[in-house]
Amino acid sequence: MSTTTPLLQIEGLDAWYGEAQILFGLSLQVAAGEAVALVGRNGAGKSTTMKAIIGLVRRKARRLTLRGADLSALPTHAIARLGVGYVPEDRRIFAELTVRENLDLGRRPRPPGASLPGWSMDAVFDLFPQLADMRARLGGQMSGGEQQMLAVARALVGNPTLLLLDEPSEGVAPIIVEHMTRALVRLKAGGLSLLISEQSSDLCAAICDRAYRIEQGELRGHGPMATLAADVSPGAPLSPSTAPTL
Ligand SMILES: Nc1ncnc2c1ncn2[C@@H]1O[C@H](COP(=O)(O)OP(=O)(O)OP(=O)(O)O)[C@@H](O)[C@H]1O
Repeated sequence: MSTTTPLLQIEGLDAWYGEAQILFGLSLQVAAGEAVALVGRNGAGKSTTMKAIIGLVRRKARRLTLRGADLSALPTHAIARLGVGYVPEDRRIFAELTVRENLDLGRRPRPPGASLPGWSMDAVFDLFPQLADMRARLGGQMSGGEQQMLAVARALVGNPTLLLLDEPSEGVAPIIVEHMTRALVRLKAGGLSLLISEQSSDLCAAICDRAYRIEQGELRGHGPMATLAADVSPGAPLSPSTAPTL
């Protein structure tokens, strides 16, 4: 890969649930080490974009590549093996398993050619000390915010190069949002690339360099996070600096 090739490159992405088309020609990029936000109101298509990247919905794109490798024909597990981690909106924590067992299920070898160091259990517990104190607790006995930290930790032990986070602060207590924000700042500083979907831009404003705004399955703007955060109200007109240029 040339040093100028973005880590994740998407051009002309369409996606469907059954016969219903949800995404229309979306184009976006995430560079290595960059944190990028997907903003937009409820139902805009943010979750579907993440599912399309990881191969959980039917999709078609002119280009859908990770480090130049085509993802479009690969199944989800192969995309994960190439280094894409995914934390879904509903977290999918196993209620009957302990924190430690949930983490064990997420373990995956480092992807081929990975430049980031691998994650040990100690490293994730250092990042989320709250989880270290509850490693024997059942997933079903955790609060929504604790489950969210566990979901991020479980994605990390899969050793991703790019982490997709779907609404990480939704339904989470403010104190946990603070922990999560600090953890994500550390992850970014460590070189992990992040694509974060959020309806509200508070968490993203603290972490993300750039943002894309989606409305009704279409890209309606992109630019520096500060610009989009100020312009994120639904239906707000786009300034020329935030108009799509991809
Ligand atoms: N499994 C599904 N089957 C059919 N339509 C779906 C399904 N999931 C989502 N949709 C529809 O796709 C559109 C985009 O939804 P999506 O979940 O991607 O939006 P979002 O921007 O992530 O919003 P939210 O914050 O509500 O998750 C919405 O119209 C939604 O109703």
